[in-house]
Amino acid sequence: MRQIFHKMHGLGNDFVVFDARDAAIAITPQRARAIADRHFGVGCDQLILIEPSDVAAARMRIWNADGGEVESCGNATRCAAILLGDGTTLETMGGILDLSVTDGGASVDMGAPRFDWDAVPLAYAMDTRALPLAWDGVETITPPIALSVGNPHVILFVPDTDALDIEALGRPIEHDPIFPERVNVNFATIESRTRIRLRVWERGSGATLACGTGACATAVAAIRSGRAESGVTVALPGGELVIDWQPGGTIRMTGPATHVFSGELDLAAFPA
Ligand SMILES: N[C@@H](CCC[C@H](N)C(=O)O)C(=O)O
Repeated sequence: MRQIFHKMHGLGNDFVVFDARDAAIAITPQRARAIADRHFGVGCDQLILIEPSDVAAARMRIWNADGGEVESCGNATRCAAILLGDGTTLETMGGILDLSVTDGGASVDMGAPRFDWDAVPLAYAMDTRALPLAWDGVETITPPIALSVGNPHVILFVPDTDALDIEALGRPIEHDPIFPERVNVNFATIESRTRIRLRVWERGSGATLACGTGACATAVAAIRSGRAESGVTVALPGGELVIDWQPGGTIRMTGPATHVFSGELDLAAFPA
């Protein structure tokens, strides 16, 4: 059962992308995990399946490297834009997104952020603008902030994100029972009103070179709390994204997307 796939990335956050618009492709959590394995599979942070949709030009499904299916992926959305073409829409579990192709990448309307505790979700009611929580080893300049951009995020504004060992800090926060669906953990440093440095520990994939939804969530948290303004550049280890958001509106994310190569794999070699 030979199957064509595309290896793509957004700022080094890498994907194995299957286009199943013409013929169905069976992806299970076990199969996604096996293909994502960097030693025994193809290797990627997320596996992406593009399928037909009744409500948009296509539907995108996303599996993390651990095999968990999730709602949203900003970097993969830009990759889908360059595959599908300019001016299309994409159905995701996180909402229906508008895609535009730009020179070298894409600009995407990622929808409106949600701030209610049960939309993140958190385990019980609390003010998501200032969580009464702290984790060992992370000194923050403000209380942690939680929000959903289709998927769950916590944002920790820290004095210097590059000084942190996020490999050690990320996992316990991701798995804290306060986040019943686990969480993507953003370690952010505000450099100016228009520039934020960010490193992300992703739920189900660990530390990645970039997280598009993390950049959106962090920019929204910074703008909403008066620390940054719309049009903010978010600098991640893999490169930069520009995030536009006005309170009450939807989030626009603009940045690169790259098709690296197309290949063929034997799907039957991976557990169904
Ligand atoms: N890399 C992504 C986010 C992928 C999903 C995330 N790990 C989750 O579990 O919600 C991005 O670019 O947004």
